[in-house]
Amino acid sequence: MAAFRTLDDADVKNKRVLVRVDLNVPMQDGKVSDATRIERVKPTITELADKGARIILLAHFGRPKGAPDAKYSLKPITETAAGIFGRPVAFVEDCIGEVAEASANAIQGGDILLFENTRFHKGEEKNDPDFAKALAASGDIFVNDAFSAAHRAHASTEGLAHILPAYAGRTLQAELDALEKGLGSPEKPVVAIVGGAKVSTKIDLLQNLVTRVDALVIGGGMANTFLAAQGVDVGKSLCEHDLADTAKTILAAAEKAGCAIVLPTDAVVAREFKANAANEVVAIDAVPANAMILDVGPDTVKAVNQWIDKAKTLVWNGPLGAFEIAPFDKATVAAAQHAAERTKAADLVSIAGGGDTVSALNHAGVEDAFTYVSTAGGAFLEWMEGKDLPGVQVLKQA
Ligand SMILES: Nc1ncnc2c1ncn2[C@@H]1O[C@H](COP(=O)(O)OP(=O)(O)O)[C@@H](O)[C@H]1O
Ligand SMILES: O=C(OP(=O)(O)O)[C@H](O)COP(=O)(O)O
Repeated sequence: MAAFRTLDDADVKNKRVLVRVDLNVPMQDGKVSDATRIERVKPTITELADKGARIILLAHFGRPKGAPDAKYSLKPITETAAGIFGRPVAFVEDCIGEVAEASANAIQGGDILLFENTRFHKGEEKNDPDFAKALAASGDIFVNDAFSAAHRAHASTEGLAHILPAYAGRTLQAELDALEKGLGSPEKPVVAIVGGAKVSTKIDLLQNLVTRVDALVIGGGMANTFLAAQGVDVGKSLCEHDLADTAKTILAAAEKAGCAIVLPTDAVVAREFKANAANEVVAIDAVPANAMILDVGPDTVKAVNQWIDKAKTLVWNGPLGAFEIAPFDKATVAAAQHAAERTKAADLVSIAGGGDTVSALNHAGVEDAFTYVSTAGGAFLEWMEGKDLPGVQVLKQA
C-alpha cells in the first residue's frame, strides 16, 4: 500500500480539484521548448477529467518576486498544455480572489482551468496559511502531481494539503516508484554529475551527496563557483563568489568521504552569451578577464566520459554548459550520448533529472536511452540525500 492516498482513494466526480503541477518548463522566444513536464502530468489530468472532476491547475513559473510580472505569466503555456491534454484549457488571470473562485465554481466536470503563477503572491513561497486558505477557496480536493517542486514547502505544494483532503497524483507516484527502483540500492561505483545554473539552491545538497557517491563531476555554472573558491579567475562567468566558503566545505567533506571531485580542466569561453558567439577553448587557469565560461572543454569531456565508464550507476542533474545556444551544447551532448551508449550496452544504470536537464537530453536525442529520466532536479537530489520532501511528507500525514 502506498504511504499516501492516491487517486484510487479519491471521489472526484463534480468536485473542484486543485491539481498542483510543475509548468516551470524551458521556454525559447515565448514558446515552450521542452514540454516533458506537461506531458508527464497528462495521465493525471486525463484520469481526473474522465472521472468528471472540475480541474483547476496550480503552478509556478520562474522566480518572480512575489508580485505579478508579465515575464513569468503562465498564459503562454496554456495552448501547449491544451494541445498535450487534448482538451481545452482556460486561463484565469489570478490564482486567488473573486475571479479565481468564480471561474472554479462555473466550470463543469471534465473542464480544465489554468490559474496564473502562484508565485505572483508573496504568501506562496512563505507558505502563508492565509494564502493557502485563499487558494483552497477554489477547491474541494487537492492533488499534488508536481514531484519536481516537492522539495519546496510552499502554499501550493505543502500548505494546501493541511486544508483540503490531499492525494498524490499519478506522476508524483510514478516518479517516487521509479527513483526507488533505480536508486534504492544503487550498484557502485556511483558517479554524480551536477551542473546547471541554480548554484545557490543546489550547492548545499552537495555536502551530503559527496557522502553517498564515489565521484562527483561538477560542471556548468556550479563548477565556476568551485573553481573561483580554489583561486581560479573565472572572468565574467556565472559564478556565486559569496559561496566560496560553502564550496570549500564541500571539497573538504568530499575528501573526508573518499569521494573524487572532478572539476573542469579546460573551458569554452566567449565574450557574448549568444548563439554562435566567437569562442575559444582555453586551459582553466587561462580564462580571459572579459570572457565567460559557457561550456566545459574537450579535455574535461574526456575525463567526464572516463568517469561514466567507471560508473555502474550515474545520477545527473544540470547541464555541463549553456546547451541552449550552439556551440555551447557540445560537452553536454557528448557526455549524454556516451552515458546513453553505456546504458544501451547494459553496463550502466543512468538516472537524470531536472527541467533543463531533460531538455538537454532531448536535444542530444537520448532521453529514451537513459534508464530513467525524472522531471525533477533539486527534488531528485534531495530525495537522493534521503531528505523528506515537504510536498511528499505532507501527503503521508494527510
Ligand atoms: N557555464 C554556464 N554559464 C551559464 N549558464 C549555464 C552554464 N552551464 C549551464 N548553464 C545553464 O544552466 C541552466 C540549467 O540549470 P538548472 O536549472 O540548475 O538545471 P535543471 O533545470 O536541469 O535542474 C541552463 O539554462 C544552462 O544554460
Ligand atoms: O524547475 C524546477 O526545479 P529544477 O531546476 O531543480 O528542475 C522546479 O520547478 C522548482 O523550481 P524552483 O527551483 O524555482 O523552486
